Amino acid sequence: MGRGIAVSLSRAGIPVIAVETEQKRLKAGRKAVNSMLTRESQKRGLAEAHLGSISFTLDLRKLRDTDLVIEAVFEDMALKKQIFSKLSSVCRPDALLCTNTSGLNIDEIASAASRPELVVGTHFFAPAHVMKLLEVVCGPRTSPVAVATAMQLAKRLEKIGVVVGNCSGFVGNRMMRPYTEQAYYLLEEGARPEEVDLVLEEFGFAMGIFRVMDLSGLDVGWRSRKELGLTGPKLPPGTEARSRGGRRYSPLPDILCESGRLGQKTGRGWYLYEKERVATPDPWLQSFLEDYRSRFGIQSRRVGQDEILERCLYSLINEGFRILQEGIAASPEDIDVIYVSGYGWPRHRGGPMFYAWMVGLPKVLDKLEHYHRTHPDIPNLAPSSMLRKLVARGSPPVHQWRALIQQHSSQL
Ligand SMILES: CCCCCCCC(=O)CC(=O)SCCNC(=O)CCNC(=O)[C@H](O)C(C)(C)COP(=O)(O)OP(=O)(O)OC[C@H]1O[C@@H](n2cnc3c(N)ncnc32)[C@H](O)[C@@H]1OP(=O)(O)O
Ligand SMILES: NC(=O)C1=CN([C@@H]2O[C@H](COP(=O)(O)OP(=O)(O)OC[C@H]3O[C@@H](n4cnc5c(N)ncnc54)[C@H](O)[C@@H]3O)[C@@H](O)[C@H]2O)C=CC1
Repeated sequence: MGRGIAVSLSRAGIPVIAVETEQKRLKAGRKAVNSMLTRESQKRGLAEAHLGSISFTLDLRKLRDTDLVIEAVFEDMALKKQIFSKLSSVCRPDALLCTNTSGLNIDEIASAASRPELVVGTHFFAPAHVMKLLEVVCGPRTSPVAVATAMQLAKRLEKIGVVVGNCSGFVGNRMMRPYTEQAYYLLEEGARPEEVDLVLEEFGFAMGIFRVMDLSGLDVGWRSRKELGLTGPKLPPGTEARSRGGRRYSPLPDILCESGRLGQKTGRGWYLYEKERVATPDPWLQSFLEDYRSRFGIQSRRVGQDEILERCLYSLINEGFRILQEGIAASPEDIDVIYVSGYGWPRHRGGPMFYAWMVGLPKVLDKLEHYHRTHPDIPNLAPSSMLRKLVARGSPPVHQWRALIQQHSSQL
């Protein structure tokens, strides 16, 4: 992500100092950034003079005069805290310290800084130089000046800034979690990644969810599941493979990561990438899924297209209602903008919350009730109370939902 962020900044004429830990990574990063910038200037006809200069270094102290830092290291809380503590001693006292975490607690990261009021989440979306969204994540101690500066940065980068509250995954990725989980369960039950993706792409998504995961890198989610103790060394010995705290869990993405399949970056993930970005179905995965199902005694079945679409989308939408209920997003329109500009949601369908209203909230509620009855061990399929409330009030149009939601706030 650091590479795409550096390109976005440079394109806006902002000079950048890119910091890495190892010479080898620094060299690879420099090469990738330079080739992105060359393409960029050819495509947009930008003269090099209009690009902000980018220098590359292994020395964090070079950041001492910068106005703003965007941290994009591995998704690991201890590492992020260590970086924010170092940045506090290196950077000017008025420098804004931003984190590109995809879901960690902004306030905990800020606690490691000497100026928590100047710590703000600037969550970019892959590919970072292409996707238009910037989630600006506001912790309980983030100052209005920090939020306003991050929103101004979004504008300068020609991105769409949306201010969101602080909770695990914020808005976009929090909604993506139940969606990806449904996608894994569909594979367990008999579907193939390309079948799920085809249904989502026919709905209008720029990419199906398995292609998106391969693009982002499966290791990001894996690191965050390890942080949460769902897999890895923190998992208590003897934990059942397909259950966590009485809830259904799919270890499929963990198994892929353990075997080095991290997506596009390693040439294999849910798909095979023989040509850099061309996803082809992988026969290995097909036989792996068959072995997995027989190991756990799962009777494979043909999963219909309607079921694929409803389970993926309605679980995502249901989480959107919870987010509104808790005041993590300021409005349903904010959620819709996040999905259209950050996740390739089909523009003509208006965004997930508007789509739910178009489908009919009573239908969404009925379907969620049905799927929750069929899968009682998946608690996030239980319809949210906000959805129930809206249906009880006759499903008012989206612009009237604001009256029923909590004021925008941080929940951590
Ligand atoms: C459970 C939680 C786990 C969380 C994990 C962490 C994730 C996060 O925190 C948040 C995220 O980032 S989630 C991912 C969000 N991104 C998406 O959903 C992408 C959806 N795809 C798209 O919008 C278009 O297909 C896309 C824009 C990619 C391509 O569109 P087109 O095909 O119309 O455009 P092109 O003209 O061919 O390309 C435009 C630029 O995009 C580059 N590109 C295309 N495919 C790519 C790919 N597969 N991988 C990387 N870059 C890609 C393409 O090179 C071009 O860039 P430039 O050549 O530099 O202009
Ligand atoms: N991959 C994605 O789609 C997205 C990732 N993010 C977030 O961005 C961050 C980075 O993720 P990716 O770019 O996917 O990971 P990555 O593994 O591709 O890159 C992380 C980079 O951080 C560098 N690094 C590690 N420790 C460092 C240190 N102490 N100082 C300087 N550099 C250091 C590594 O050498 C590596 O190049 C994570 O917090 C992730 O959650 C956010 C949005 C989307």
